[in-house]
Amino acid sequence: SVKAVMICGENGKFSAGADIKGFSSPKRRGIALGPIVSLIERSEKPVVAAIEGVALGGGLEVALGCHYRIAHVKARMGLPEVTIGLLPGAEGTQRLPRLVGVPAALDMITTGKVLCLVIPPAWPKTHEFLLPMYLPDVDALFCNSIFLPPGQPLGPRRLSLKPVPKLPNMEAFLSEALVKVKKQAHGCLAPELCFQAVKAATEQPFADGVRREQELFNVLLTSGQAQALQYAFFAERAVQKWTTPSGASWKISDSVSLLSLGLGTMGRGIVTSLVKAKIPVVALEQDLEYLNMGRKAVMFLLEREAMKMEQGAQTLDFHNPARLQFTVDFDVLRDVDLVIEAVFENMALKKEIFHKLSRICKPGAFLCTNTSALNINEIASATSRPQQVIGTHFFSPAHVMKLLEIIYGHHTSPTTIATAMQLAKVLKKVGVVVGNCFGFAGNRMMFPYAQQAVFLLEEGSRPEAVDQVIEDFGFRIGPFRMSDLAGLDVGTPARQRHGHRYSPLPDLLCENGRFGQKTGKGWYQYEKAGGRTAKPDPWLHSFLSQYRDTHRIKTRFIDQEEILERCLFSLINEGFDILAEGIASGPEHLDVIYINGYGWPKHRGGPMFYASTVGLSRILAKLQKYSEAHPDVPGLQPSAFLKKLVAMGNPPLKEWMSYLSRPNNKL
Ligand SMILES: CC(C)(COP(=O)(O)OP(=O)(O)OC[C@H]1O[C@@H](n2cnc3c(N)ncnc32)[C@H](O)[C@@H]1OP(=O)(O)O)[C@@H](O)C(=O)NCCC(=O)NCCSC(=O)/C=C/CCCCCCCCCCCCC(=O)O
Repeated sequence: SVKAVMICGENGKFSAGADIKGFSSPKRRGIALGPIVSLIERSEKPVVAAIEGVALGGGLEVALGCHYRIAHVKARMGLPEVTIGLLPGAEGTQRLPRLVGVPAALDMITTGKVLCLVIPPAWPKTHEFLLPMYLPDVDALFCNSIFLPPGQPLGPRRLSLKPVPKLPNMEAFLSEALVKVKKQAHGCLAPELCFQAVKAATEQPFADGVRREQELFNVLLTSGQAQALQYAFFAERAVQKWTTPSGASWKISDSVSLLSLGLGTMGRGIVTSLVKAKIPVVALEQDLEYLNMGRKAVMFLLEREAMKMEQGAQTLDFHNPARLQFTVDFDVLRDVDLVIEAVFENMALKKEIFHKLSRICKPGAFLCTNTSALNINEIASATSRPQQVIGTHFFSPAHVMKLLEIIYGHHTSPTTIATAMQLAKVLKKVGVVVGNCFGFAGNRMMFPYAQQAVFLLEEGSRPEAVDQVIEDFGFRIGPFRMSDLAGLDVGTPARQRHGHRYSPLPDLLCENGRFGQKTGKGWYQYEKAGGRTAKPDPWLHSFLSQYRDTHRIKTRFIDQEEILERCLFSLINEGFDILAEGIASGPEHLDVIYINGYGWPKHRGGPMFYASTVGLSRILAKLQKYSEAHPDVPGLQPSAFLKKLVAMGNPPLKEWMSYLSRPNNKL
């Protein structure tokens, strides 16, 4: 008596796909969703997927096995398996190209993008893939009347029986697409294997394509990269759940007003991200000239952001003074609930400003300082309310980068920390709470990495060799290309001394007018000042050999393994010290910081996860070897915490913090 079957989800969601935790559980291995999808498709009764909320991964693959799909206007659909190191392994790589064509399917499957519906006004009522409607209206009657005229055969509705739509230039299209996929993958396997699976759909019958999909899926499942990406998925969510022991909270609502002080590069990005998050913001500068320059730059950024959005400027509403105001009048400070100061990295200037803020702002106002290394306690000491002072380290460009490092000082109150976390959330950033020390967590780990890179040049390597190794590992940009991009005159840590070996190379380059891209010369040469294409520079090579001669350093060949290990293991080593000092609450926090703020390749799971995959004993042995060979080089002496973990038999990452005898955060 059943006429048709409708599959829907509960609580406004169709399905987020397979339980990601299941992929690493031995119990789940061998259970396949594909045969279930096939079974649905073979059904003699029409099956309709009614999609509301999300239909992702295995969830969307179930919908692809149905004979009809209808969707709520606000539905979001995608095959995000690639982002967790897999491919759509329930026959999705074979059905989707048959439904939407190869270009659209390749784009969805290799990027994992999640699509919202953009519904043209004249959308036909019964579209092949999507139909705007409200789910309460979906009932058997609806299914019968719209989709199922009596006697209509189901054969043409079964995607597996359809041919993949042909392209006149399929071969050329696929080779171009492969080049693009490889370029964007930075060493991550999943996008290329997703590509191979879709390609199989264009070359083989459905059943053979499914077999190929399974082979490729199994390669990914056991690749290690899938594990790293799935670890990163859960780490990101866990870190954002960090709460203060007192459970303090604060809400940022429409009635809350924020003020951003300083309209330099960081201030402009911060204002832009506040406007994007629809938070009313006042932008304050100390004089009209800087204000006007800043206003122009912010408006330019906002116009560009608006163009990327569906309803553009209307949605951002940034011409509305209730949303965004520019002023030089410090009196506006009296009414705001939260201030983000983003002036130059200069302690005296910051203290002067915080003294002023503390005098003018209302008693309840929170005072955030955007700094990448300065001491939060010292800044707070200039105020009469150190409990309301907190560090908010934005990453440049602030309206693009996802990380917000949140630094609490000695006196910062739990409510202030909760407020900064809430700020990260409304800005759609990943907020990570860390303790106060020079460089906090992220930059402090970056210092030894950058130092090693320069020492390697002194000893015989070249910028292009070091960058190549780091980029092959998966970073988007190596340390020297990064230094040229940021500018060599922007404080590099390699110039610290503290009684250890110090390399003057960055200073010497600056003395030669080589500040990086902006002067057309740095560690590389560029086509012109401001140019972007880095070319190895014979001048630099001969400068390096003269430098070695002057300092009687014997040039030696440095292999790729040593480059990688000295740069990365010294960074990881610092991470262990940071954990031991209670600056970060756990290894996941450092991993999330590195993935979201420093371009660490996600498929390597973050530096601490990577350390756990390499093996702590190996990292310790290598650090010992390098520190013995270079006793004067800082950053290579193994951390006591690393040694302890190795002595305790290499426990898994999630147990590391239990080996610390004192509480792991200072709250
Ligand atoms: C968009 C989201 C879904 C939601 O985003 P948001 O609202 O911002 O909330 P979050 O904080 O992100 O998430 C809330 C909590 O939910 C957890 N979560 C979310 N998705 C998953 C998931 N897929 N698996 C496990 N947990 C998930 C998240 O961790 C949060 O938890 P907590 O509060 O922190 O504790 C967004 O979350 C999102 O994008 N999620 C990821 C979606 C995704 O990647 N989907 C693809 C998954 S892979 C897949 O589907 C592959 C399928 C092909 C192979 C299938 C083979 C599997 C075998 C199936 C067997 C079937 C037979 C059954 C037999 C049996 O059961 O025994």
